Amino acid sequence: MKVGIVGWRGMVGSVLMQRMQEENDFSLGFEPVFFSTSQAGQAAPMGGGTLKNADDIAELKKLDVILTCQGGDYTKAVHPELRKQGWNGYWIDAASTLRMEKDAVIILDPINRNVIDAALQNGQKDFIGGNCTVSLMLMGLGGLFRAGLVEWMSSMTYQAASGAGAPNMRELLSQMGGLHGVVAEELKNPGSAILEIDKKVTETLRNGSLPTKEFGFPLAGNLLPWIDREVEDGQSREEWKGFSETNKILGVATPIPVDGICVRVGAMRCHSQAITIKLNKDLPIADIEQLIANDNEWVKLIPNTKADSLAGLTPAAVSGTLTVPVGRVRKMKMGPQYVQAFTCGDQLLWGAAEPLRRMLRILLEK
Ligand SMILES: NC(=O)C1=CN([C@@H]2O[C@H](COP(=O)(O)OP(=O)(O)OC[C@H]3O[C@@H](n4cnc5c(N)ncnc54)[C@H](OP(=O)(O)O)[C@@H]3O)[C@@H](O)[C@H]2O)C=CC1
Ligand SMILES: N[C@@H](CC(=O)OP(=O)(O)O)C(=O)O
Repeated sequence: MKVGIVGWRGMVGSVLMQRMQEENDFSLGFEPVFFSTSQAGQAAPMGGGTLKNADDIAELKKLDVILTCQGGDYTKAVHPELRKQGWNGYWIDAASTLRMEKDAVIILDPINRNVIDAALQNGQKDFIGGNCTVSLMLMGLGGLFRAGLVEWMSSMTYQAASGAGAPNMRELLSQMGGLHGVVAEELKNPGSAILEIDKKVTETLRNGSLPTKEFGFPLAGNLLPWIDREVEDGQSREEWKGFSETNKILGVATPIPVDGICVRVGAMRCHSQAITIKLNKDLPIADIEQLIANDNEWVKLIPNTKADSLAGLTPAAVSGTLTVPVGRVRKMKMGPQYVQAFTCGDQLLWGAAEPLRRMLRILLEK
């Protein structure tokens, strides 16, 4: 098999490459061909010859599989042209462009391997990674969906800067530095007045002096209660994906309501979510915990104690790992069928690169 890899040097692509090397995917007997939209002719990684032009349809048509993390604009430009010219290979993609297309499958194999296998049987060729927030929620709470227990779910998110892109991560850190800078002298003096410090910080958040080219607003010392563009019903597009993608991934006949508010916070690369679930029956909390904990090898149930939650259920604990902790699980005051949970996960791993890497493996092992 000839596998074209596009977008390998971007942030998601670099995580993908790192994971493929860690898991020895390159020794599975396929021929990798590396592409770039801007560096064609330069050296490819891993001694893979020279980079080919990622816009060269004739070159792309020679491939059995194209795996792309190049972004939605690339997908929009290249995928229809390839299909129009009769290319019948597998397209594996991180971008959202094709997700809701009828013939595309949203891939998250620990949760929907049955949907993926059925699509392969059916001759489908477009396999698209899901939205990071949705994928991480399902990796954590897949056990409750699999058991058919979820009547509805509300997810209130705390999404990291990385979801907006690498320049946004840099901007967040620059803003943090900027805020620190305006009060650095006062902070050296333990006797300085905290309200004076706060006043200077608030002025700085408002006076336009912090870098905001990427986010449009300060994120450091702040939060942004809107992600992506406005869609219908007062929802953001990120919130809209919660319902539409969750149900497509699960392949359920009757859609399960999923809704909530998506918020950007000053974390680097882990998205967190506070979840409210209405179960369709009253189940003891121990059974609920077992269903969550036993669903897949990456989910980790965190006991609902202060010490365990603060040690294991945070972006700082999870960043750079495939573990998806779920904690704060308890029955809510609303009634015995209402359960709360909190989950956190690395949005560049399960949220972006990992499902793509695993889909390639599924194809190679077919
Ligand atoms: N960021 C995220 O959290 C998620 C992103 N995605 C999808 O993945 C796509 C790619 O995202 P992301 O990886 O963040 O994008 P990046 O901006 O990091 O990389 C995209 C491309 O930019 C080009 N590029 C230009 N300058 C540089 C540079 N200095 N370093 C590295 N690459 C550079 C590269 O292409 P070239 O070699 O052709 O110049 C690269 O493949 C998104 O558009 C989205 O569709 C999906 C889920 C989550
Ligand atoms: N929109 C997500 C990141 C992302 O890339 O999502 P999607 O793959 O659905 O476009 C965020 O901002 O955190």
